[in-house]
Amino acid sequence: MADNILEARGLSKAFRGFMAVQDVDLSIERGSIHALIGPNGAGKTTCFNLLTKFLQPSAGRIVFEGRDITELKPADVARRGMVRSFQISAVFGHMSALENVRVALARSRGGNFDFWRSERALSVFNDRAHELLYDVGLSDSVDVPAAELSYGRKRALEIATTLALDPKLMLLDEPTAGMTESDVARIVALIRQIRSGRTILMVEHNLSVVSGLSDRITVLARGRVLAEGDYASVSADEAVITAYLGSEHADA
Ligand SMILES: Nc1ncnc2c1ncn2[C@@H]1O[C@H](COP(=O)(O)OP(=O)(O)OP(=O)(O)O)[C@@H](O)[C@H]1O
Repeated sequence: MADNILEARGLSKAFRGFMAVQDVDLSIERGSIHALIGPNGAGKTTCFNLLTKFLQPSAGRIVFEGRDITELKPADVARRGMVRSFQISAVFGHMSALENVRVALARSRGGNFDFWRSERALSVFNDRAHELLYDVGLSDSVDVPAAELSYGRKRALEIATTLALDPKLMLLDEPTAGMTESDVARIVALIRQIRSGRTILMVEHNLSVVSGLSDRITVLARGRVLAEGDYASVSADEAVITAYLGSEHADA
C-alpha cells in the first residue's frame, strides 16, 4: 500500500452556495512531488487553502501523517510539519536575506523572548541560516536587503524561510508565477534540490515546470478531480484536453 503523507476525502468548499471545490479525494505519496493543475477557476487555490487550513472545508476530512487535521488551525498544521511557502509579502524588505532566515528559524523554535531586537539571541541561528541561503543559491546575497533582490531571488529567499521551518510536506503556491525564463529554470533546479527527504505539493500554471518536476498530477476542473496520473497520462487524457481548450484563458 502507498505511504501517503496527506490524504483528503470528500473535500468540499461552498462560497454562498457556489461549490468552488466539490468532493475532492487527494492522496499525496510521501517523498513525491505532486502538482495540482487545472484551468482558471478550477478550484486549485481553494483546495490549497483548504489543505493548509487557511480555509475551513464545508465537508470532508484531511489526514496528515495519519492524524485527522480537519479541525486544526494553520499554525498547528505548520508545527506538525506541513508548511506552505510564505508569500513574498511575508519577507521583510528592509531586513537582509540572512536576517530574514534567522527570524524564520527563531519563529520555528517558538522562542518567546524578543528575537526581533536581540542580536545575540539571533546570532545562534547564523550557521543554519548561512546553510539555508547556500542551499537556495543566495550565498552571495547574505547581506542584501530583501527588497533589493530580484523577483526570482526573493522567491528563493521565501523558500529558504520555509525550509527554516523544516517541513516534511512543503506546499508551494505557484512557485514560478511572474518569473523570467532564467528565474524559472533556477527555481525548478532549486525544487529538485530541496525535495530530498521531503514531499512537495504545488499549484503551478507553467505546464513545462509541472512536466519536468512532478511525479504525480491531479487535474481539477470546475472544483472536481478530472484526472490523476503522471504527466504523460494526464496530458493525453481527452477530458483534460477538452477542459483546457474549453477554458476561456487556457493556462498552457
Ligand atoms: N472567497 C471566495 N468567495 C467566492 N467565490 C470564491 C472565493 N474564492 C474562490 N471563489 C470562486 O471559486 C472558484 C475557484 O477559485 P480558485 O481561486 O480556487 O481557482 P483556481 O483554480 O485557483 O483559479 P486560478 O487558476 O485562476 O487561480 C472560482 O470560480 C472563484 O471565483
